[in-house]
Amino acid sequence: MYANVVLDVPLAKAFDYHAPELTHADIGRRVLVPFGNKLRVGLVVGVSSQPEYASERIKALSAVLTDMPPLGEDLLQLFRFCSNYYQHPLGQVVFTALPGRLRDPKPFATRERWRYQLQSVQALIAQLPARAILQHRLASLLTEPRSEAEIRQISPGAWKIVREWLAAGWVTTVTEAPVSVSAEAGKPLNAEQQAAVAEIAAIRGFQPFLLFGITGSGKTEVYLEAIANVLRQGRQALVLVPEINLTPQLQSRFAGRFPGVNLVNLHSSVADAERAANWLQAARGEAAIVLGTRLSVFAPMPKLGIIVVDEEHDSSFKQQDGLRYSARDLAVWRAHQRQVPIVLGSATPSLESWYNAQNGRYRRLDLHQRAVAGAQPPNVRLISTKHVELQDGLHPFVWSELSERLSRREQVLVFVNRRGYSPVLFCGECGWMAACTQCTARMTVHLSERRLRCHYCGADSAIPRACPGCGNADLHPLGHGTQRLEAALSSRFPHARVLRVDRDTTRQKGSFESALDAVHGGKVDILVGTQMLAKGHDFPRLSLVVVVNADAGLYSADYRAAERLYAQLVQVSGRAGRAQISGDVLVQTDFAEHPLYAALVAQDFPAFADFQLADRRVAGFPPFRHQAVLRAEAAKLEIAMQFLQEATALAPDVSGVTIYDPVPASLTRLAGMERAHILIQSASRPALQNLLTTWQTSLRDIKTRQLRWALDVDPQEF
Ligand SMILES: Nc1ncnc2c1ncn2[C@@H]1O[C@H](COP(=O)(O)OP(=O)(O)OP(=O)(O)O)[C@@H](O)[C@H]1O
Ligand SMILES: [Zn+2]
Repeated sequence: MYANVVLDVPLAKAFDYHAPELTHADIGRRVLVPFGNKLRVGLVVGVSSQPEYASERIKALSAVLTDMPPLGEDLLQLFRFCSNYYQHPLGQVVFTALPGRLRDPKPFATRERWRYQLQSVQALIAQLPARAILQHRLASLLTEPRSEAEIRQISPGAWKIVREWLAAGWVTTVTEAPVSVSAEAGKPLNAEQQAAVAEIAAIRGFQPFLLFGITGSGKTEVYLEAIANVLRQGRQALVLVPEINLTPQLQSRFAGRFPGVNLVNLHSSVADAERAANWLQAARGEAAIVLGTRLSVFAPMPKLGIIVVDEEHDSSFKQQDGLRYSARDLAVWRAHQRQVPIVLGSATPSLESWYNAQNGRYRRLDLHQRAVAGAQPPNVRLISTKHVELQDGLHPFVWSELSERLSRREQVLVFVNRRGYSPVLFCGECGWMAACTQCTARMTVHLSERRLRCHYCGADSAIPRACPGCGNADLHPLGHGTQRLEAALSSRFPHARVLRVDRDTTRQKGSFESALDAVHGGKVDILVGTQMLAKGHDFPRLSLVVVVNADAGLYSADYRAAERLYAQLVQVSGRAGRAQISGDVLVQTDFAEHPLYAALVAQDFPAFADFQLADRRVAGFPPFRHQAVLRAEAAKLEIAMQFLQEATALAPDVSGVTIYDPVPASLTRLAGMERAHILIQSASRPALQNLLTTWQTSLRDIKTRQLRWALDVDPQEF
């Protein structure tokens, strides 16, 4: 027999190894194989009696790893789909999906979570001598599934007896941990929530739902109830959340709703060994709920019953390097494959999902009201900054509102849109600005540490004493970052407790959590922060949100910028007035007449989505067209551009697909590399896929030195 094995190498093909003992039951197993001059971990994707190439050159397989059950056919199908769709070698898909620890040749030792139970109680008891007291005690214990630990508790010799019974076939192993879900633990749902839960529960088979609910409308409670229904049937639930949202708050809500249910986390900050152990629990069907970020879409779940994607519009579901997959889109594919319902939740759905709901592919479930009794949606007002002299970046009216809230002992949040709004060092004499030498980006001023930092590549240098251009010693930061606002707020309100939350203040592990605790504990009056604060948090005493410089997103070259800006503003507005205190949001802007702001003030996402979709239809952008981008980066822009020219010449001619000219990326230099790309667009997904598949093979043949390229299907950024 020959094993067809994929490896973590950038080659599209699989490799044959001689493996006389292997059977079809070994498909999906990890194996050790010689490759080059070392042993590597591979995955068996096929077993056959005929190798693809002449058999004398074929090496023998070194070992079969049996430390985990073979991956199921459904998962292998998912990998194949992912490899074809995202134009990425199958081996690299597999080894992106597996937890890091399982890519290691060392076998993975897990504390077994098997449970043991008697096959037939009567038959055994009939054979046991009456004086075998320990055996009798064990027999009655094992009428229910028991863990090794429970067995060992009985007596030191108990485990040995169970092992003998196991060998004799008296005892069997049971993998499932029993699941119990109490019926009453949840909150009483309001009518809209109940209707949503009922619609989801009525589905047998595949159905995508778009749960469209304003912030604070109780979407999470709907997920929890829908999941409870699935757990009661003994099935598993997969919950995907954006990177930033996997907060202790959310975890404890799940744990609180399902005490005694085995809930495991899968995301990159879980330590390697623990992640692999959690993954195996999912694979064995022991983990009832898998909660994780985008990677968990690949978790093996034999008893999958439902998938939930929270904040489905969030851009962190798309991986931006290596295997550039969208976990949300794969989740929908997987729900279809496994014939289970999927719930995509958001207050500001992606335009793709909104469009799918309009054309009937998804079913929309709406939550219009805030869930907490008496809580009202925030009142959003625009503060025009045109022809107004700002004081430390804030409008005089904003200053007076702030001081009023503080005198009422309410919390306020000053939200700074970081994108395009970091303070840069500027010389008023000659116009010099501190720029990163590695990127086409300005350095950001970090006053308290007296450093300049590039937010793209992390380059870091001291603030110069004088302007390198003209020698002027009077250099000023331009723009208002979080640090400058923090300083201005502290000096205006010396008695207020100001807390800044951004990437700098939360670098240390646990510091973000302790900041959140301080806010909840009422130890903070003024919060100053970036998008880290925008999502998912409940700040009950917060009554005012001030948004500073949101305008950058209005006129961006990126057609998705408006969608992102709107989502972010809704999220941050949603932090105000979640409980009994009513909430106000003040948005400072130079463009008070812009339709995006009109929709925001009216809290009318459907209106926003409709005009955006109309624009996209006219302009021929997604979801009306499908896109892919061929990206190239090299030390010199000419090298990248030249590769793209060559690539264009090799592109097959597929009707209905447009290939645009190579262009430098908007952020051309990043971390010392210069980047350019080609946009490929089509109204037909199959035509686009066809072209990419053929094109990719010829791209691999182009001789490239010191150049990296990648295809990005359904790109989110340009
Ligand atoms: N039926 C209900 N009765 C009372 N309180 C509820 C109910 N449903 C949810 N809540 C409470 O309302 C608040 C908001 O609910 P939840 O966090 O589920 O909303 P959400 O829509 O997920 O919010 P967001 O998207 O803004 O994070 C929470 O404090 C939650 O405990
Ligand atoms: Zn840089």
